[in-house]
Amino acid sequence: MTYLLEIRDLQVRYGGIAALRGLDLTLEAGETLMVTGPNGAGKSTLMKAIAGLVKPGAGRIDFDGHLVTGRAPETIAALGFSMVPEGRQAFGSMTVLENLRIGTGMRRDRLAVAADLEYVMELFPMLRDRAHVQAGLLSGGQQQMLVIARGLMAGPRLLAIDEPSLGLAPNVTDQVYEALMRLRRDRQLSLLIVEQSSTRAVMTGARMLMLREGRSVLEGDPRTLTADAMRQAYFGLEAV
Ligand SMILES: Nc1ncnc2c1ncn2[C@@H]1O[C@H](COP(=O)(O)OP(=O)(O)OP(=O)(O)O)[C@@H](O)[C@H]1O
Repeated sequence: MTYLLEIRDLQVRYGGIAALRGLDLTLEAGETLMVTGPNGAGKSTLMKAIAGLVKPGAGRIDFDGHLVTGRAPETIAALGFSMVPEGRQAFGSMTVLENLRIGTGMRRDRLAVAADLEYVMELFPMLRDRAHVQAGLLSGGQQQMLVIARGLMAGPRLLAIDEPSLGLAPNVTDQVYEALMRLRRDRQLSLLIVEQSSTRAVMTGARMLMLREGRSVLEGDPRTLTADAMRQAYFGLEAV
C-alpha cells in the first residue's frame, strides 16, 4: 500500500521538552484524518513537522512518494502540502481577494487558478460578497473560511488545518465543517484536521488518531470507538 502521507517513529524536541515521542501515522489519498488530543499532546508540532517548520530529531516523513523529513517548507509546499495554521492568520490589511491571490504562490496554471477561485467563492459565498473588504474587518468565522480558502488556492494534494473550530460559535463551526465535507465530496481532497475534542471526528465519521504526550493513544473509526475508550485515552486513565 502506498500512502499519500506516511510518518514513522517521528520525534521532535524543543530543547528539553519532548513534543513527539515516536509517532506513526498514515493517510491515504482522498482520506480525511482527524488528529485529536488534549493541550500539549503534540498536534500542532506534528503539523509543523510535516510542513518543514520544525526539524525532527528522528523518524521519517514521506509525502506523495518523496522523503520530506527536514526539508525546506517551500519544497514541501511545492509538492502539494498546504497548511492552515492555528489562529486564523489572514493578512488583515489586505482584501479578501488579495489574501486569496497570495495563496496561489508560485502556481502558473492560470486557468486552474481561475477555476479554483470560482470554486472557493462558491464553497464560501461570503468571500465573493466581501471580496474587496479588508480581511481584518471580517468576523472570526469569516476569517477562518478565508484562510481555508487561501490554503485551497495553493492547489494542494493534502490540506492540513489546525483547530478550525477554535474560538468559533458552534453554528459557525458547523458551517466550516459543512464546507470541508463538501470539499471532501466534490474533490476527494485529502484532509488532515487537528481538533482538541473528538466531537467533530464523531460527527464527520472520519478516521481519528488521538495523541497524548507526543504519542498515539487511540486510532480508529470514532463511531465504533466507545465513549469510555475515548475518555480513557484522552485523560490517560487506566481501563476500569
Ligand atoms: N516553540 C516551543 N518551544 C518550546 N516548547 C514548545 C514549543 N511549541 C510547543 N512546545 C511544547 O511542546 C509540546 C507539544 O505542543 P503542541 O503545541 O504541539 O501541542 P498541541 O497538541 O498542539 O497543543 P494545543 O492544543 O495546546 O495547541 C507542549 O509541551 C508544548 O508546551
